Amino acid sequence: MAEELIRMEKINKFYGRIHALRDVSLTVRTHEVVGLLGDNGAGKSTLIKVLSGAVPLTSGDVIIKGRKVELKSTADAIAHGIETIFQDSALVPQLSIARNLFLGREPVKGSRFFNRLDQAAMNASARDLLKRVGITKDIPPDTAISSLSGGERQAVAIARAMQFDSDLIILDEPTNNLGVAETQGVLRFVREARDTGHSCIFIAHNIHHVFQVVDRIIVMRGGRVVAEDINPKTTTIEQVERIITGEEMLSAITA
Ligand SMILES: Nc1ncnc2c1ncn2[C@@H]1O[C@H](COP(=O)(O)OP(=O)(O)OP(=O)(O)O)[C@@H](O)[C@H]1O
Repeated sequence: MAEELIRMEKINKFYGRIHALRDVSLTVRTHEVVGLLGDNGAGKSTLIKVLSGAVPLTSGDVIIKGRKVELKSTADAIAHGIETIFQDSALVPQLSIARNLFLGREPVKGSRFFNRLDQAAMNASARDLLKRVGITKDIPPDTAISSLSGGERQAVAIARAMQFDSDLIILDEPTNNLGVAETQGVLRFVREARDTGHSCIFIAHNIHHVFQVVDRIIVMRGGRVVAEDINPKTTTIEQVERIITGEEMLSAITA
């Protein structure tokens, strides 16, 4: 069995009086893609925001590779190997692919006082990365993000997460608003991420996309994890839909 990468223990999150996460405990192992499902308001985004350091938890523990950590900012999460690709994926449309890949972490050359961006190094790494995430079309790294398709943008966002060798890549609705071919591209990148040693948490409203790519499904409802070990190979989409809505209890389905 793969090792435990991240464990969340009894996480609670209040937004004022709203109890968004209720004693949430879950584990993500190394080299696994976990699908996180739940209806609107179930708490998925809040959970992801806690794990990516974007919102503070109210109580509970986050344990990464056996050590308890505090995630006070997204920089903390990144330092602990957690990279999140949000729905809007936070790319800067006016900047080039290469600049977006290195945003805030650009390689520089020259002396301490006269350093400037190492454009050639960025372009060379960008070419490699684009190939790694399956963009075989020859797109020059200095192409602006604004001229890419939705799927290509997601690919760039994923490439950014992969290049820093994050242990965990969180994808929040990566296939939203994408066409069929672009969606297949994103799913391929997720498989590639796992094959190159990363773990992923994949959130999508489209349960069919989730089923195509995940090793395990976690379902949330009303701020709680109601199923943590659903095996997509032995469970039907209809059964998972019934767990999401609360019509079917977990006890009937085990991994
Ligand atoms: N910033 C906030 N302030 C107050 N309440 C919030 C805030 N963000 C989320 N909530 C509430 O917390 C609960 C969980 O919301 P969350 O966005 O985590 O659910 P979700 O499962 O991601 O839903 P969706 O699929 O619609 O994005 C909801 O009741 C929501 O209204």
